[in-house]
Amino acid sequence: MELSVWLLALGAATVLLYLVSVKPGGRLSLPPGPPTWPIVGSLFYLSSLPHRSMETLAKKYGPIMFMRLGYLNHLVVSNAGMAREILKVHDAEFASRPHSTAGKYVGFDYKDIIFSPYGDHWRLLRKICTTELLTSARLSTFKAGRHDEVAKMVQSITERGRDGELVKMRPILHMLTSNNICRMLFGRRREATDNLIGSVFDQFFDCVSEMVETVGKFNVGDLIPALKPFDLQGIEGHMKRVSKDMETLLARIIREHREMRAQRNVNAKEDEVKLFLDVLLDLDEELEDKSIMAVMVDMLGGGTDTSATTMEWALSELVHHPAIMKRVQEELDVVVGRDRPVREADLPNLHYLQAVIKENFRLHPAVPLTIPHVNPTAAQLQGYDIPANTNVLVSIWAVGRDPATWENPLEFNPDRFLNSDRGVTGTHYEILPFGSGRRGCPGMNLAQLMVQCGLAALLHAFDWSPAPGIKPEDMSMLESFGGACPIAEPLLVVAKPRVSTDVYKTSA
Ligand code: HEM
Repeated sequence: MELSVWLLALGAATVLLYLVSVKPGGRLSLPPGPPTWPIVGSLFYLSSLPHRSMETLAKKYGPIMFMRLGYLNHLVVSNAGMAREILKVHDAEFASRPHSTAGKYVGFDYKDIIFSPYGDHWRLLRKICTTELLTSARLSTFKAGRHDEVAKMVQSITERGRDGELVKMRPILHMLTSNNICRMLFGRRREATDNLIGSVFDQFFDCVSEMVETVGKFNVGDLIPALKPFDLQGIEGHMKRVSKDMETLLARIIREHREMRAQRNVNAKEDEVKLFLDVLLDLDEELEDKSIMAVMVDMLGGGTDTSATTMEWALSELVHHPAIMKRVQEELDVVVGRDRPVREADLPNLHYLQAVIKENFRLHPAVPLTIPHVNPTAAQLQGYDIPANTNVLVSIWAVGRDPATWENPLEFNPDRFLNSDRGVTGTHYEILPFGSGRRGCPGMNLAQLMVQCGLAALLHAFDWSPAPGIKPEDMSMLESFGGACPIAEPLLVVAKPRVSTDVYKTSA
């Protein structure tokens, strides 16, 4: 049932209790926030785009806002100063994660990184990520694979866009990011058919996408425990089913990989690129299979939709602003020329492209509200009491659009980054697409490589225009919520080649 329908029904039942509306904190000095109703709290104030509703509420109640959603206390922070308080000054106090249906099923009972509470297990996984899996050195061993994937993407667009056919970009971009991550995890492409597990990957990715979609939603069963058994939105049932399917598939992938390793050991080569799965299996004394599975799901779920959505938004903005697109292409012509493909080594020289990507992250963060943080013990913030176990959301969305920081915040204007040292890696709290601090995104370097190189090649290889009959300025730039906050109307475009087809040739 639609969230709004059952909320209305519940509202009718609770209206009688309005007169006894409770003040959530008793004598505590809580930050300001919208009125709280019995049972539902302030859920009525959230639309189908909760990040926008919260931004509007923050304009009224301020950058540190307290709201009860169902029975759970929530703190929403909406400007750079408050984001810094949570993610830097009080980072350790707010570094845990709340219990949630997603943590139970998507995180394989909190065995993953994303949903794991702050503690030894999370520390171990995070260390594996930052010192083994996602280091610059490890990422550079997969560079040739990333170049190959970009070339394959260009070829696929050339084929699909022949004779001016419209190209739907979302599945293509999703294929790029998932192929990249699959190559690093398992050493094979998502699209590969000539391998042991073949078609299993497609089922697997259907599961990943479904999971990402449900994780982004507010699950009423988590907010109002009395309603949990009814699973009114069907989220819990769905997650349970998908998680079971994924476990079966991942168990098979791990088993087959172990068998391959056993054979490979006979004539192992020292210089072989070490896959993420090999790194994880080498640690199997420290990590049980469930944790290995959970980490793989985090990488696929956390890294594919987010990066693909970011590229779809950036390309949409450039089709919407043809003069900006032309400027990026002029830069590419100077730095790369038209006789060879874009390489990752070119990226540091593509200053205007970098500015475009930062501006895109500012306006269209793939994760508009951080994954909820939680404080296991009561805390004090700016003179306010924050009760223990409050879900804390940093509104990455509102921070990036704060008029106190950004001039004309709704305007897409990459120039604002040209002579500025503001970056997106979490040290400048005015723009936080990857969060910051202990729980900041460990995949940020990989995401930047995929997004920057992918977008550079798209603009180098093609001229882009909207579907015939649609003017660039008439394109809808609204988003939808859930998962990675994509553009609501998937990008459908004309791609006209601007380099010879030989330039992005691949080995296979
Ligand atoms: C454009 C792409 C991406 C964006 C915008 C993004 C954004 C984020 C954000 C905002 C968070 C939450 C920060 C918080 O809760 O405070 C996060 C967490 C995380 N991301 Fe990413 N991410 C991206 C790509 C990736 C990639 C490529 C990977 C791995 C391959 C990845 C893995 C993770 C993991 C494991 C966490 C959980 C960290 C923890 O809880 O300790 N992400 N990401």
